[in-house]
Amino acid sequence: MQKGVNCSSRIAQRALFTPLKACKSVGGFHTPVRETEQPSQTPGASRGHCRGVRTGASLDSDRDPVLTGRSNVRHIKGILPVVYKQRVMDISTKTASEIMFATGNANKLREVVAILEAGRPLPFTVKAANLDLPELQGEPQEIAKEKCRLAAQQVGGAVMVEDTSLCFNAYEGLPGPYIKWFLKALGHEGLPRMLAGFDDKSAYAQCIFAYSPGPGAEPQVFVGRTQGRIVPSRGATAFGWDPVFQPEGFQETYAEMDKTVKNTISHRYRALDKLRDYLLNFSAPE
Ligand SMILES: O=c1[nH]c(=O)c2ncn([C@@H]3O[C@H](COP(=O)(O)OP(=O)(O)OP(=O)(O)O)[C@@H](O)[C@H]3O)c2[nH]1
Ligand SMILES: [Mg+2]
Repeated sequence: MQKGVNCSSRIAQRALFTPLKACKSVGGFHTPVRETEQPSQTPGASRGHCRGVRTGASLDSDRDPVLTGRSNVRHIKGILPVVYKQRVMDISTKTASEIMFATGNANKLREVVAILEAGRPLPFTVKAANLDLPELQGEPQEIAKEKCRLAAQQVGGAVMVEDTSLCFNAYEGLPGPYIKWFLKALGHEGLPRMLAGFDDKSAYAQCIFAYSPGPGAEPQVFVGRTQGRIVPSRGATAFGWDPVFQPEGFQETYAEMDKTVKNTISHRYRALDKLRDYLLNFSAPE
């Protein structure tokens, strides 16, 4: 078994119960609030756990001001010849041949668009739904599944979501799915400093896509991993922890390499390619 995947380990529990308590103290599950919107009513939210308190879109440099507007759905180009910056659509426009990609992260969306564009076309239209999905706590696959169930309820149809982890082997897989909060607290300088006392700087980036054909259906998960190591920050700081992750076999960090290269070796590419296979097989004529 891969080292460090199990986030229910004692280390993980010690590190993670603080945010859970913090959430309980504000009334259980915390649904994030966008600057431009009222607090969202996340179906099933009370069943969930919180892995942190996201207080607004302005905290997240991955958030695109366009994506945080009033409407929350738009086409992704590539699957259909529709450009990313094209018109914003209402969620009620979806049809049976559409899949919503639910995320609040504009950088993820850009990569998903690029990866889907570069590969075999899907017999579905994929649209982006800018949902403010809760930051859940638990095993990465369970987080992705529950995120997907919640998204399917909100969208009322076929949906895909993804959840990304950055796992330090010296920490038995942590920060894992909690990397968002570690990055916010420690920044690009602080993440490599976490490993200062360790010889083992190895890490892996993990992306888990979850797909559901609709509310009530059990989501399917697709895991993609890229091995690498944590290095002092190098390259553009536009996307998350890209500057501190150097994939195995490369001299550059994710942030330094060309996007077209990252999108052929990344954790996101590997997971999305599996989902693409699944969708193609699933929908292929007999
Ligand atoms: O350098 C990076 N390269 C990547 O390829 C990448 N993918 C995700 N991330 C960051 O890791 C956390 C995951 O948390 P996460 O999966 O919950 O995402 P999110 O909350 O931003 O969006 P979403 O949950 O609405 O989809 C967030 O801080 C993301 O910005 C990345 N950083
Ligand atoms: Mg998230």
